[in-house]
Amino acid sequence: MGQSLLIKNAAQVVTMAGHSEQPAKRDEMQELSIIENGSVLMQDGQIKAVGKLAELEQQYQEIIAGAETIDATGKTVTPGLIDPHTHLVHAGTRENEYAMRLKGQSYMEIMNAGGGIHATTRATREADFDQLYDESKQRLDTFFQYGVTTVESKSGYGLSLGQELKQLEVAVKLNQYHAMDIVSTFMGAHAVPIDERDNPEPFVRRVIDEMIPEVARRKLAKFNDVFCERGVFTPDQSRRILEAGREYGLVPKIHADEIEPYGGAELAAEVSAISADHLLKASDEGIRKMAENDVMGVLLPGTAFFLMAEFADARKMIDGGVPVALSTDANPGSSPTLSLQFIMNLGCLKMGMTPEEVLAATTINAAHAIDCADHIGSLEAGKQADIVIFDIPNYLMLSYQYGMNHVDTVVKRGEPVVGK
Ligand SMILES: N=CN[C@@H](CCC(=O)O)C(=O)O
Ligand SMILES: [Zn+2]
Repeated sequence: MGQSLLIKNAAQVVTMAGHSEQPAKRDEMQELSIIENGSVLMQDGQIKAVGKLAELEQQYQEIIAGAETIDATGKTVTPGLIDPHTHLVHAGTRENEYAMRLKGQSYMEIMNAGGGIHATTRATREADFDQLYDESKQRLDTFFQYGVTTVESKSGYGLSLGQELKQLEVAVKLNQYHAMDIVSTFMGAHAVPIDERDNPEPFVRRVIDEMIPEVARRKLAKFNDVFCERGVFTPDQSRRILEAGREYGLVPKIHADEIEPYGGAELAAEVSAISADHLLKASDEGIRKMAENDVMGVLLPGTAFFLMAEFADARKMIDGGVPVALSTDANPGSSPTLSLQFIMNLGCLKMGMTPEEVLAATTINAAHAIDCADHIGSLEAGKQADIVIFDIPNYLMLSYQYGMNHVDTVVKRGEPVVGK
């Protein structure tokens, strides 16, 4: 018999069961399927059963007899949190730009003057593989400490074939050697290189003709993302890049309507993107089209908070039938945080989401946003045993006591990686 682990007698086990086929929408986002005084049995890295201890003992007596046990009395158990939008692999920080923004300069002004994404591109190009690996590994360790067990990771600070491949290969190696699961996105179209800004077409062609085919040939990414924004990539360029990726099997994602309304949400629907992310300025028409075409809205309230911008209208999206997920957008410019718990709090207080909705948005819907809901995102028999024990008596405390880390223990594939 393989290795087994029992988490027993948690005050609440938030299972999120029942939404693995389709993302939770509208009122479904309120359904947490909680088991009070519940237990979770795991074997060989997978969930064997979830329920009351007495029931599990009856059915799985032998496995439980040989299992390691964690007593979760008074604590709350949830699926491992999932962060579906990060710029994990990059070098350096940009606290100087933060200070400039506090004095009144805007994010786009700084970028247009050669800072912003260009600054991190310079730093990332200069960093060798090992430096990038070490910096990103530390971020993964912190994500674990905060209860995240899977992250999506974008390239996009290379902006040339070789440099984009370097970033993606760092993510591959981290996925291999770090216990965290990493799902990779190619984002060569994160910015037009600074010296080509006046004539972006040759760069767009290189993304389409050189980078996408090579990334796909080496199987380095599952998704293809574009920063569709005035002054970055137009909707037409974005469409061509996303359609080209689709031909090579890369599923479209879009940084949409972050700074200005620019047709990004509409484009996401038209190219059947799996998600449109940001959406601070998404139009009503765009939101309607996303709902019609089942495009996930990945909302990044940390970015609105940090850029001192208006928050995305999560209420309008959820009430309009758009499935919503939440993410940190972890990056050095617009959202330098690794705390998805803080993002949950912002979701409630700044975007009008309920504590139930923010949990759905960071577990099962986040899993759907990266096409992984068949094996993560909920506590159901057969799924991967990625689990967090929070040191709180009920799930409401998660988004109520803000700016804190409530993690007690993190279990990844059936093994504790944080805590006892
Ligand atoms: N908006 C574009 N990309 C990132 C920010 C990248 C950066 O500023 O380094 C985002 O999602 O916010
Ligand atoms: Zn982003």
